[in-house]
Amino acid sequence: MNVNNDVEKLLNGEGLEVNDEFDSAPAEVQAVALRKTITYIVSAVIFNEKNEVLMVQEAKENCYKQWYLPAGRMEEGESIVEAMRREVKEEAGFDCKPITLVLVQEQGPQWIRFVFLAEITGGSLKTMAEADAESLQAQWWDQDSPLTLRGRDILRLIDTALKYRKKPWHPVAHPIDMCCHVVVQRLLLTFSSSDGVLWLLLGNIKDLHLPVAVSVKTHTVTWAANTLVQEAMPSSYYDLNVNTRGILGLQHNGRVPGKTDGLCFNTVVSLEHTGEGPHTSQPPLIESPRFQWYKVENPQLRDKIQQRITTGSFLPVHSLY
Ligand SMILES: C[C@@](O)(CCOP(=O)(O)OP(=O)(O)O)CC(=O)O
Ligand SMILES: [Mg+2]
Repeated sequence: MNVNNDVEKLLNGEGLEVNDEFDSAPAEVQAVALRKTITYIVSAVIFNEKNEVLMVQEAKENCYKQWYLPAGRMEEGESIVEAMRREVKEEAGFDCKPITLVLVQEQGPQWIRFVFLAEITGGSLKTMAEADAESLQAQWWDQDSPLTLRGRDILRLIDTALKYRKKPWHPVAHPIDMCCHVVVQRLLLTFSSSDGVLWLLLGNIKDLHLPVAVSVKTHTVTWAANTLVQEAMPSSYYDLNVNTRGILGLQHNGRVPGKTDGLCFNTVVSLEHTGEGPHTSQPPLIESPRFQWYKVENPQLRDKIQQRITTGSFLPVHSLY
């Protein structure tokens, strides 16, 4: 394994195969099964030329006639983009294509929402005459006129998409079609010492690799990085900030229900000492034979990683509680 090549791939939004060996996972890691042990939600923010956002009126009994973004639960065998396009077509009448993912949200390790900024490629606005179980109708909303919303949670999604549309702050991100059977993070876990040296945490099972943190029942995705750091450097853990900066890429296939329903977030996490003093010039002591620090000697690669962290140029991942 060539560390620099793998890091370059992640920085370019490419994927890496997920090893069978996990750096931090219970002995028996179960494959996730869509709609049984994991729920994926897709949602699309679509604007028209007047900056109005596409909304759908719900037909479900528990939110009847309330308005929401086109959204819904992924179905078995779908890719993330196929699910998003299906929900927009069913609920709003339009064909669309993704421009980019703009936000990933998680609520515990068993609910993850993928939010796209998308654009129309065909079809027509669903009218009341076409009302069915998927939705009553769709309309363009100027975000000022009163609308009874199914949930105010979508305001943050619309705001994020609007901000990205005005000033993109991360590269366009599309799901990478690669198989995974569990929900994991491939970590680009960095430590910048006070003398400007950049270190990466590597797993060293079989061969050197960027570590994989598995999200298990009790931990959210973002918490998985904490559990890995706790395992690698327990004595320093409480003197460190484990800062999940965001996603470089998201790997999912979904074609084989029960076997490829998992996903891998390629995530940048930075470690910072909470205190000060001479110890901050060195990375925290590794206390597990499964990990080691890797010094980034290549100045271009070091600067590329540090620049992404400084500018926050990542697809955001938010944990909802
Ligand atoms: C975040 C959601 O509101 C997403 C929308 O889910 P729907 O209830 O619309 O699902 P479908 O029937 O598949 O369209 C649900 C939730 O998990 O809170
Ligand atoms: Mg829906």
